[in-house]
Amino acid sequence: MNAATSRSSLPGAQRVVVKIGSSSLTGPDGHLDLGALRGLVDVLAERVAAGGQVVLVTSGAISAGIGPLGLTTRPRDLATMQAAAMIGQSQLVARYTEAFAAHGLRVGQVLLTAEDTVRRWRYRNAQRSLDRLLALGVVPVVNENDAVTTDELKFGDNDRLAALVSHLVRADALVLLTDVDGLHDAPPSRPGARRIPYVADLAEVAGVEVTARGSALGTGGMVTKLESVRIATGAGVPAVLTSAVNARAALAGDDVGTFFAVTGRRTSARRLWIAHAAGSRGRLHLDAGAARAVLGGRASLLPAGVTRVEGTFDAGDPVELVGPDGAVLARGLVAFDAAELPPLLGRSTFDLRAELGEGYDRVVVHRDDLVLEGPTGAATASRR
Ligand SMILES: Nc1ncnc2c1ncn2[C@@H]1O[C@H](COP(=O)(O)OP(=O)(O)O)[C@@H](O)[C@H]1O
Ligand SMILES: N[C@@H](CCC(=O)OP(=O)(O)O)C(=O)O
Repeated sequence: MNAATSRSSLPGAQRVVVKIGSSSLTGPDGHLDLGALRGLVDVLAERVAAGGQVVLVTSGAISAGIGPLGLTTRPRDLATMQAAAMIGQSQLVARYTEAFAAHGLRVGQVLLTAEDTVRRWRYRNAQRSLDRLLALGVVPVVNENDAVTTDELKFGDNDRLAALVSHLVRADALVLLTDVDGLHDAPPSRPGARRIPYVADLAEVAGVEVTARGSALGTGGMVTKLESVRIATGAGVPAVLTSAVNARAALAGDDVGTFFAVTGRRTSARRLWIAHAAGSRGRLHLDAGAARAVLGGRASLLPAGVTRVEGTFDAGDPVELVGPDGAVLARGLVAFDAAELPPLLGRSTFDLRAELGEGYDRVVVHRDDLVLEGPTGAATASRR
């Protein structure tokens, strides 16, 4: 086994992304569980002291706002969720700052939105600032910017965000910490459910029953964790899924939780993020010729091959490319606003340039901004 296919890669992994879920950080009273938070920080600080770099992706903003707001359950409406997140996020970062300071370490808060991941300059910017933080010896503490995100354009779950961040920072491993010790062969509440220690390829566990509803505080249950694992391992980052109390053992490469071996090689960040980062803002319907050209993998999409446009999007937004039979063929970043496109459809770039001038002869989706839909719906399946 090479390093990325066995747990032996973990003790020496130089740069590790560790994600902790709300269920592991929040007590039954809806307040932060400081013991759990400090326990995790102790483990991460040890790693940094040993020369490693750690990026912490932490959930818990919304759940940590429940108690202070006088609520008893996780809010469901967007405005209250945002309010809870605003209260909870500042508490979270204050507590992490204190806990890491006890080890002589500084933290930097990084709040990302899905928009940061689909706009070229924004994700390059995120990459640069995270690299710089790490180079300065600071521990980035990452969460989704729940205070400003809306339902339409939201990661929604930090499992997927953590996988994208692990690719963004070129991590050597991703550790997902939750309230169960790994993937089980049935939901762990079921008597007799057993831990699966090693997964060489997610296809092996395709038949395992997993639920999307997790704990009362978490989001997405095991389903989003496996999506996260699919993104990470498919892009060359091995992953471990275990309970928060096993964080130290997991990083040491001990036999806890589930280890997921890499299945693919690192792809360009841009393509991975187009495929997985955000929901689409609209759809472009293609004629048969354009569908064939796009599926061939080397062509950009020209106005001549687009028959219809759905949705309201701006240039740079992610859209789905749909074939004549209605199947989604690819996702891509569109180069025009939705309102600009109708008069251009079906027209050759030569005509468009002659009639409308330079600027209107550009491609609708450049091939570098285009990711084909995988056989299992890989480009879009990660939306809940
Ligand atoms: N096959 C399975 N193996 C392990 N856990 C599972 C499985 N199916 C569902 N789960 C549930 O997933 C939950 C973890 O998800 P979640 O509550 O979203 O956690 P977090 O807050 O850590 O993100 C566990 O509490 C467990 O009940
Ligand atoms: N950004 C949200 C996290 C949502 C989420 O994914 O929660 P979890 O399933 O506990 O990882 C928060 O901080 O509350």
